[in-house]
Amino acid sequence: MEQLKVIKIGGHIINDQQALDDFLTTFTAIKGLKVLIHGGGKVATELAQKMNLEVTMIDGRRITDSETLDIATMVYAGKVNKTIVAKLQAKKCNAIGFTGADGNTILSKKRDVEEVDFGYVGDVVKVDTEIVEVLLSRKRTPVFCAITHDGHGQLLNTNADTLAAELAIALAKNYETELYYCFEKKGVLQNITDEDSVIKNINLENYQDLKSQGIIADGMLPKMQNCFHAIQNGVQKVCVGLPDMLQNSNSLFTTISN
Ligand SMILES: Nc1ncnc2c1ncn2[C@@H]1O[C@H](COP(=O)(O)OP(=O)(O)O)[C@@H](O)[C@H]1O
Ligand SMILES: CC(=O)N[C@@H](CCC(=O)OP(=O)(O)O)C(=O)O
Repeated sequence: MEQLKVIKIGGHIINDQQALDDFLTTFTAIKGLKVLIHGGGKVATELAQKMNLEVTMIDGRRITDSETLDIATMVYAGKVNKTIVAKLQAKKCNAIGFTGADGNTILSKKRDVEEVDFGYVGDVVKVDTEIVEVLLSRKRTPVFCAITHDGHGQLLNTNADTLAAELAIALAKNYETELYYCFEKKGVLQNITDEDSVIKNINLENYQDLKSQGIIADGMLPKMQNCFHAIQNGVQKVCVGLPDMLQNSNSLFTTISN
């Protein structure tokens, strides 16, 4: 099987022009097959606040009413996705932007209302990798944002970490797939104020301890759940850290194992 790197970048990198440019240079230099998934939560939050819309996140998911869905669609599928594609083209990486609706790639289902009504938030139900595989075979690089669809004409907002894990799991059927979560820290930290306190390996056992001690918290909790989901479902390697981990295997970063 051919090797494939599925790489996700978070909102802090997208919001920092220099960090984004440096990341895209590193991404372009990766030899072999690759897929990029981006978030952009910070940009959407800033725009919502400018428009005096309330922003509520619960368990790492944005409560998405219809106005917030419009903002998410414009920001993720529009500004952020197309900016990244244009910047990649400038670096001679032939990228193509995707929402989950394009090519019916990622079908999702509006989350049922239980304790919380998340609104137009979609949980992934089916991934069709056919178009992605055609593009990869033609040396094109798919770039996914976190907008999906329900198959009945409704766009939905899906957490980008989840989307990356589901896409990696589906692609792992036909490629030796590695999943990298790039964000603004060197990895999962033992002490959030000490940049160098990277935990080199997290498995299900030490994860429980780290969680109960409050060392892993906030946005890192759903990220870890997605990491375990991916490693338990056919993805060969899952790593969390700075984009530097993509080019320098001696750099500090966190690897997730079962
Ligand atoms: N132990 C930890 N190590 C690193 N980050 C942590 C830890 N616990 C909580 N976090 C928080 O998790 C955040 C990453 O989650 P999130 O904001 O969802 O990432 P992304 O920007 O990739 O979407 C970090 O910015 C950090 O504030
Ligand atoms: C449902 C849901 O929460 N969707 C996310 C999608 C963007 C995202 O995940 O962006 P980051 O990776 O930058 O956080 C949101 O709107 O924030």
